[in-house]
Amino acid sequence: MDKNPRILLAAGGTGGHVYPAIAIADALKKEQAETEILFVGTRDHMEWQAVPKAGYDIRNVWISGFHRRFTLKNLLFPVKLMTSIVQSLRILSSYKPHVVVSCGGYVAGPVGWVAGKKGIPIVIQEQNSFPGVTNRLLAKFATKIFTAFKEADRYLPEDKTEITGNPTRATLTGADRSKALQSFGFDESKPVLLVMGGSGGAKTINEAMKANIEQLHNSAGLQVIWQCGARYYDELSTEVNEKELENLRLTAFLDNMAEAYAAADLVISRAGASSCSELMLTGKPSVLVPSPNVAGDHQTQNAKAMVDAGASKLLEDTAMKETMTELVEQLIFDQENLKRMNQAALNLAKPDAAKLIAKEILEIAKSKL
Ligand SMILES: CC(=O)N[C@H]1[C@@H](OP(=O)(O)OP(=O)(O)OC[C@H]2O[C@@H](n3ccc(=O)[nH]c3=O)[C@H](O)[C@@H]2O)O[C@H](CO)[C@@H](O)[C@@H]1O
Repeated sequence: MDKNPRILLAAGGTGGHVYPAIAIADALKKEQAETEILFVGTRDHMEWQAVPKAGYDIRNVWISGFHRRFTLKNLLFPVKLMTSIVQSLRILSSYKPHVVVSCGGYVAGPVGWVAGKKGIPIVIQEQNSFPGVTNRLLAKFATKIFTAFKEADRYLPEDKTEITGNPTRATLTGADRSKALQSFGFDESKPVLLVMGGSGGAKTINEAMKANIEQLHNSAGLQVIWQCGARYYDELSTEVNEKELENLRLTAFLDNMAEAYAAADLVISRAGASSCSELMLTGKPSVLVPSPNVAGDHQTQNAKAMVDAGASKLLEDTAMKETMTELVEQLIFDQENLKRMNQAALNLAKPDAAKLIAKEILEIAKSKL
């Protein structure tokens, strides 16, 4: 008989799927240190770096998404799918997990499907108000589904679903503000604006920033952390560095999110599910710019609760370039309002989400030991 629970986590593609899975893994270890954990992801996506960095092993499955528009890449899809199913079968047969956890992303599809066919309990964690296609397909196999938004429940079997909020990494809170400012080479006298485009960066946010950065930096006197995404970094850094803005930190990706949040007085962000949950957790006043290019317009839904509660302002993608400087100046120098937004964000936070989910996963695993 097995002594230790073995949990397999499948999550891939973007930070929005991978970081909640890492948060669950950390919480599982915290609840029961001897829990064994393995991740499944794809070699060419960010999980391949992020998961080992967090201290966990990861195995590769070759899947990728099916493109809705016509492209020759789709010809490979059936081959990739079959290969992924064989790879998933091998991983599940050798690792023998007691529970498989899907945090979404294409990679969770074949792994979850094979687990379902083998009768291995499946737990789903769905981050968004409009569930992703993989989690919707896997829902019928699931023992339990954890969501963050009540709107998601409409698309999922009600009897299995529980709203816990999104699991967030415990390491994101508690960083010291002075040390954080120092780590960016900033001083205490000027406000800090953090701009994030989600784990991959956002083209229109970058374009709006390019048009507004001199005004924000020189006229408003702000210190700015601008996370632009790996695919935009080379071009932007050449263009922006020529402007010689000494209090601008342009970066492809922030490995030190805890410090970035601690340093920031105001955050401009895409409304990806984890970004929203982290803004609540850290109590950061924010301007949310939902991506217009996501399924079911789910980022606008993600943003809604925060905007309604007064934690965030909504800024439309198309209006950003013209209006952002005025809005930022209005918000960042108004201490009283920042405090109100901070409290409103904290009131929405669900800091125990990862712990609650981990406890239930371990309960399900226990019945299989
Ligand atoms: C364009 C797109 O399809 N976006 C989706 C993707 O967003 P995306 O991958 O951007 O995900 P989220 O906004 O949910 O989370 C981003 C995560 O990456 C981390 N981070 C981000 C930037 C950085 O420099 N460093 C860093 O560590 C954040 O701390 C956070 O943990 O998945 C989300 C969750 O399913 C969805 O809600 C989004 O709609």
